[in-house]
Amino acid sequence: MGAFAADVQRVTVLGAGSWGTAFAKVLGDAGRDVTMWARRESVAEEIRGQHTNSAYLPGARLPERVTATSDAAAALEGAQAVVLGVPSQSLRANLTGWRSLLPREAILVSLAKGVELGTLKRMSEVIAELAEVPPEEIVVVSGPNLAREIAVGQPAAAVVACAEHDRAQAVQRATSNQYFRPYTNTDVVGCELGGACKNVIALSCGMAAGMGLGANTMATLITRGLAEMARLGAKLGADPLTFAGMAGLGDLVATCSSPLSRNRTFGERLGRGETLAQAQAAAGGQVAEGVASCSSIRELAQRVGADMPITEAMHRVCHEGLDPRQAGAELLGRSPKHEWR
Ligand SMILES: NC(=O)c1ccc[n+]([C@@H]2O[C@H](COP(=O)([O-])OP(=O)(O)OC[C@H]3O[C@@H](n4cnc5c(N)ncnc54)[C@H](O)[C@@H]3O)[C@@H](O)[C@H]2O)c1
Ligand SMILES: O=P(O)(O)OC[C@H](O)CO
Repeated sequence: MGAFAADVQRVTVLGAGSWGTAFAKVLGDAGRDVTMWARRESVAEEIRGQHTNSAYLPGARLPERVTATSDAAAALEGAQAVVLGVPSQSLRANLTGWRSLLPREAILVSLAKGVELGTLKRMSEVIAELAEVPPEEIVVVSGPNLAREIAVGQPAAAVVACAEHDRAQAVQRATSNQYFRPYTNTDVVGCELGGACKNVIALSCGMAAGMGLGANTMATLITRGLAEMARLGAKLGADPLTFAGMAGLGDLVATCSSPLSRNRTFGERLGRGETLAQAQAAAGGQVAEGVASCSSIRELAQRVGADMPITEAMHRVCHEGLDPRQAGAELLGRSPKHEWR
């Protein structure tokens, strides 16, 4: 029997945004006792008192066993698992404030999908560094999990990845319920790269949609996006099969095709001719992670020698002012090549 044969019962979710809140509901509906940390006391108070989070998930009702506080120390006391549900580029700053409060034996779980600007670290690497624990102990949850669908109990699957399989299984048990089906995986690198890269590909699909392009273009971007993320994964030691799973193809299809995706929506605005500033203003504080990750993933790809033309194009559109139409023309104008070599 593994070290985590016993069930995780008390879970803390740090971050009461869209996914942190929906994930707390998943845990609560799986019979776990959940305390959320919210940055704003008003959000914590609403979750405690009314079991709703109208700012992030209007229409969703949280189970009675989910409560919230804006006091991180109180939220973390006695936690057997700590779920990090803040955006990827702010994870380091947030965790720096929380690291001394983390219960020593708690399983650390990452929900964030991104690659850190500057360090080019995956989120589990950032967590391991700040929490001073081996990276093999960090658990990553990824997959086609649009928060608004999960929050109203629509069926979905996910992947729970950890190098130490018994930790992944403990989180799998803690999140399995009648509408959420998590699979385990030990390929953390592949799962994290899939989650980060699909945001960038969703930007490109949104741009195509904004330009009025149809299903063939979407399928092309999804398929070639999958090819380039798998190339990056191969250079970084990921299992190629992971990209055919929930954290790869699964999340690509959901994010690239759903109007609920912030990344796709952001890209759509750029494709319709809005500037980056206009698209950012329209997002109203919601983070499209692909806008930062296209730069960090591009840099990571350059470092390891992986060809990622769609990611390169998204970086140039988002940060160098390249017109989305010109980006499309340049992608189509690349020299002819074999599909895989
Ligand atoms: N929303 C989804 O459907 C979804 C699904 C799966 C994974 N994710 C991933 O989960 C992570 C969190 O996403 P989310 O959708 O919950 O984000 P969100 O913007 O809805 O919420 C972010 C939360 O983090 C808090 N926060 C703390 N410091 C912050 C800072 N400096 N800047 C911004 N917010 C800060 C906010 O107060 C809020 O509670 C992201 O990495 C995202 O890619 C999101
Ligand atoms: O809204 P997005 O684009 O950040 O995507 C949300 C999730 O990652 C989908 O799985």
